[in-house]
Amino acid sequence: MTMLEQGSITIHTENIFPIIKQSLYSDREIFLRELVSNAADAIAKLKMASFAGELSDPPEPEIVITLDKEAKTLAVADNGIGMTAEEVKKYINQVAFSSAEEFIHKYKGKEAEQAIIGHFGLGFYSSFMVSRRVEIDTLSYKPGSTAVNWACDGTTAFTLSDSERASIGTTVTLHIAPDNEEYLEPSRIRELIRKYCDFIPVPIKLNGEVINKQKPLWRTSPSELKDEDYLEFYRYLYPFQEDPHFWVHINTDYPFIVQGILYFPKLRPDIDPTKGQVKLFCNQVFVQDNCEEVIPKFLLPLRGAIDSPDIPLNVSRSFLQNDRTVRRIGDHVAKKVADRLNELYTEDYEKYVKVWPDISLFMKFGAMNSDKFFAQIKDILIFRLAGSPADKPEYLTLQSYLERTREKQNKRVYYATDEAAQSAYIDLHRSQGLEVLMLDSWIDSHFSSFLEREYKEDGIQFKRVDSELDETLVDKDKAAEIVDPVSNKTRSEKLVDLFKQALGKDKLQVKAEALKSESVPAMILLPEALRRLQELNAMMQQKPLEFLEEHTLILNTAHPLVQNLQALAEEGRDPDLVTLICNHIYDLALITQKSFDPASARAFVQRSNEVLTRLTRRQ
Ligand SMILES: Nc1ncnc2c1ncn2[C@@H]1O[C@H](COP(=O)(O)OP(=O)(O)OP(=O)(O)O)[C@@H](O)[C@H]1O
Repeated sequence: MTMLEQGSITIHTENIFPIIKQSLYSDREIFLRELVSNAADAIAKLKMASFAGELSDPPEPEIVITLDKEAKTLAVADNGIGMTAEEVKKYINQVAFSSAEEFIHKYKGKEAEQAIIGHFGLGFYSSFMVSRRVEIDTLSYKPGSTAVNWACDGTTAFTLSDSERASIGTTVTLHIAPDNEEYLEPSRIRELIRKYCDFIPVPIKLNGEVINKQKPLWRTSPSELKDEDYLEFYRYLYPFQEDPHFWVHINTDYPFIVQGILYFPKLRPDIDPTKGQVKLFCNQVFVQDNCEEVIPKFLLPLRGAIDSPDIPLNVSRSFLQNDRTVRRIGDHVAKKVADRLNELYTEDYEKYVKVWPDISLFMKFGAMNSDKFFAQIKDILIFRLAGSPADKPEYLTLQSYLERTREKQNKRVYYATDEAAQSAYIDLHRSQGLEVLMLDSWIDSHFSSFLEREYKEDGIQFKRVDSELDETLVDKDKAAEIVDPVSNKTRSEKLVDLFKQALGKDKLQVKAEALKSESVPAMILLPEALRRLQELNAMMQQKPLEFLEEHTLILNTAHPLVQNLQALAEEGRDPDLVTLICNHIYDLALITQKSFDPASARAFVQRSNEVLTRLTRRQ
């Protein structure tokens, strides 16, 4: 081989290699993505040249990776456009090196891993992260070109000489550095190709076998695809997972290009909606998972892929976050998702209702995170009606709830958080024609406050069924209000006194009301605002929720037990039994609201036995 030229790369930072090696240590593997993308670009360029008539009979495109464990080399060969000696000097010595230098200047001193997404922009240069020496053998498609060999051992010196390469294209050979021998393992290379280059539309071969899928489904026109194609693609991306509910195919090319498929997976209600699963691609090359700067955070529980060449990737994250095009792409993707949800709601309501438990968390989270998204989906947010059968639940939108109950409920939205525990309250409301909505997921306490703020002007208020008694739920019990001339007190007041004395709790409020239902002798009310505040505090301090001391005991004067008890008290025969029963009625009301601590549970059981013993005693 005759040496053509020896030279020195003009860069202004000495020893930039160690800096880059150091700062990108954890992500060295991206070198392969860079080399394969360059190879694919070179193949695309050759195709363009042949379209333009510059070359007849272009070869069948392919990228071949060759591993040689003995020689410790990894070679990436393409049959693309190739480079002339002049082009090598220009593109490799100048472009590649100066962009690496620029990278170092930009990010020196900063946390480089934080600085750029997927380290785009480093290009060919990233090969030095894993190599002690890099060689390029290339032959340009241009008529009359000769093949050249470029070699560099990671200093600023390079050599340029003749090459034996006979066919058009480029081979980049990495002489792998000692602690990087993992990149000589076929399994590791397969893994990396699958991760980064699976959808590059050129066959990538290793040991004679094609190891990439090539066809990204999102590039196919939606009209050509069947449900089974989407499902198969999902199973490929997320193996061993349940099939998704539905999906949205995004295929936009103006004013920016963004393509992709987002799937709505079967979400468990306890899933953390901030953990992302959406893969970001740029021209079919994988960039990263969970790209929060590009895909709005609330869309992250979805799965699938978004591909856009219009996202500037060789910039810092904060730049990306503030970039207008990126924001518009994010908004656009969110709008497509909202459109798909609206379409499902209007065209297949039955399915919408069926998947609602799985998508509701995502939608509520999205509504609270983005005003735009909220505006797009607010009319399709639905709430299950308490009391509707579990196998055929009935749902209402907020609007339809309010319209249906306009006269009776006066913009109040009654809700329950636990259908079983609050059943007495729910039944009381329903028996008087007041509908109750279920808000029973962890996000709902925030979500109801959010809706109150959003609908502030309409004066909509959310009231849990146990927060106060609507006047439609109580009868005006005239008899109870007659003043007894001896004590100067009404019957209600006397009943309240009786309980206050028997229970001896200062903070407890006691009220006597004639409820329009005889189902329970007493119930506990928790003031809405205080209860919410307490829930918030418990959440912020990550403490278990304590039972609110400032609660009210409502005694139902329409219930025979309360009436009998009052008569018994007036007889004055057995004041102990009266006290016992007062405590028992209170505990029975409490039991649906909180779990007892061991001491109260023991007292409750003891008292129950005592009451039963007395009842069965022969006079
Ligand atoms: N396999 C190849 N065949 C032909 N030309 C190549 C090949 N690899 C690199 N080049 C040339 O070298 C240039 C520099 O490559 P490098 O990977 O550093 O940067 P880039 O591809 O331009 O940008 P980036 O990789 O950062 O997106 C390329 O633009 C291309 O002209």
